[in-house]
Amino acid sequence: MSIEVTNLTKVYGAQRAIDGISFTLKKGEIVGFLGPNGAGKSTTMKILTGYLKPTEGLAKVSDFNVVEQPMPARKSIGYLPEHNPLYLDMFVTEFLLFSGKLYGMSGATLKTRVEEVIAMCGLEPEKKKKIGQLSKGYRQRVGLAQSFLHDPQVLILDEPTTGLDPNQIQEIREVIRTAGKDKTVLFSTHIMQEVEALCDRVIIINKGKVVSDSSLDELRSTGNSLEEIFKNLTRSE
Ligand SMILES: Nc1ncnc2c1ncn2[C@@H]1O[C@H](COP(=O)(O)OP(=O)(O)OP(=O)(O)O)[C@@H](O)[C@H]1O
Repeated sequence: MSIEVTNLTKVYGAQRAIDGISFTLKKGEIVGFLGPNGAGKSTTMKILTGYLKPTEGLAKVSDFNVVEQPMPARKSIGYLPEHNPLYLDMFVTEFLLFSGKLYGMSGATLKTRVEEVIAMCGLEPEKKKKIGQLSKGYRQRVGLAQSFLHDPQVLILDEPTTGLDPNQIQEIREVIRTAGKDKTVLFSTHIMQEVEALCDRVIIINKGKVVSDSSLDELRSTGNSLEEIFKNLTRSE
């Protein structure tokens, strides 16, 4: 399994941000992770990427336990956090070269890879600018390029298209589709069309619990739209 989550729980003070969730992603699957604000999507992703420790339960990425084997687990992950921190004073190419070095890459291999991810993410026209001068969509492309740098097997993308205009959304989706071809991708979003455009499967969480885990085909066969299904499963009484 590329991602394996078993009875995962995270408690902040008195609040159970996630409450015994379980799911798996097979190699090569693209899965949408849906849930209303505060459902626990980012918390789950932060545990998978090693930024948070779970209170209980098990999380594995590429068969590595993220708590006990954090380094090999992290090496196999490309992560785009929700509020992606970027160095605004750095030039695009400079930033990617710097990030590659943090992954232990160097020399000609690093330079070639940086050019590859720049091309993959459509950053060629902007690569000589400072990140602070870029539009939101291009900044997001820099974040994606950074997450692809070490050619990870698993991509974990937290709301990659939030705050972008419709054209940029379309373009970022294309980047994810192309980059995700031979990878396992878990991404969170609030945009249902995104799920329909990109995913094989959808996991919906609400108040820290998995309330649905089905293929898009299974959901379509209910005769309801994804919006209706989402609303019914996450309505707060
Ligand atoms: N550091 C923290 N301390 C206390 N509570 C937190 C912390 N981080 C998250 N929470 C709470 O945990 C719950 C889950 O938050 P999380 O950010 O995982 O949700 P989300 O599904 O990603 O939401 P959104 O769609 O708004 O990004 C929320 O109620 C949130 O307030």
